[in-house]
Amino acid sequence: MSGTSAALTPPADAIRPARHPDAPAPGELIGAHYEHCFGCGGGQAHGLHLEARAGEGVAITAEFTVREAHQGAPGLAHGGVLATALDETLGSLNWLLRVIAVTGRLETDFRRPVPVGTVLFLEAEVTAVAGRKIYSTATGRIGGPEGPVAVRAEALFIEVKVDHFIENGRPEEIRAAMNDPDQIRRARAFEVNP
Ligand SMILES: CCCCCCCC(=O)SCCNC(=O)CCNC(=O)[C@H](O)C(C)(C)COP(=O)(O)OP(=O)(O)OC[C@H]1O[C@@H](n2cnc3c(N)ncnc32)[C@H](O)[C@@H]1OP(=O)(O)O
Repeated sequence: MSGTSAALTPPADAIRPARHPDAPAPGELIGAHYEHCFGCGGGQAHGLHLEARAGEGVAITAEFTVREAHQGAPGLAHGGVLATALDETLGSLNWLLRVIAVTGRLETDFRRPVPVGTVLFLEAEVTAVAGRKIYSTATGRIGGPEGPVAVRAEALFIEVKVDHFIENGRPEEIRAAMNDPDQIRRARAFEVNP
């Protein structure tokens, strides 16, 4: 049994999402947007190290392997970690729209337990856009990309300006990211279109 709240139903004037002409090609690895991101960064020892690839249209696929550090109950993935994997995959859709957006609302269904060692095969797509509001959906399957759905989510992302990060992030990390001599990494840390 699952249901979606009214807040995640696009308004009547919502439009179909458009893939940006400079979006990564289908099959292309998106790569971490920030080394210290808990979802995708290589610099987080216990992070998810989620790897996302551009799909067709405004869709993404991703894989996440559940490790011991991700347990909730013995031998099973923590639900919050699974929600993080969904959130990160949904966030990667930003690269196909080429807009900066943050999660406003994330509704999650947990359908099957996910044991440690499992590879979660994720898919996400943008379903509608209404002004700054981006509506999207994601599933996570186990046993293979066509396996049974273990988790799913509906989300609303809100487009923001880069100032959202600069004004709200802790100054130490903002400074470090802005002073990164690698221009691409510097831009990606704030999810700007490099
Ligand atoms: C590769 C990328 C990976 C990314 C990692 C995964 C993504 C993340 O985890 S991002 C981190 C988690 N998210 C956050 O920290 C966001 C915190 N929230 C905020 O900063 C603000 O609430 C923010 C920016 C979302 C919206 O604030 P603001 O810019 O003032 O806009 P606001 O006017 O409140 O809302 C804009 C519209 O969205 C709607 N809205 C905002 N939040 C919600 C919500 N939770 N539910 C429903 N609707 C919402 C508003 O009702 C409004 O709608 P309308 O235009 O029809 O009136």
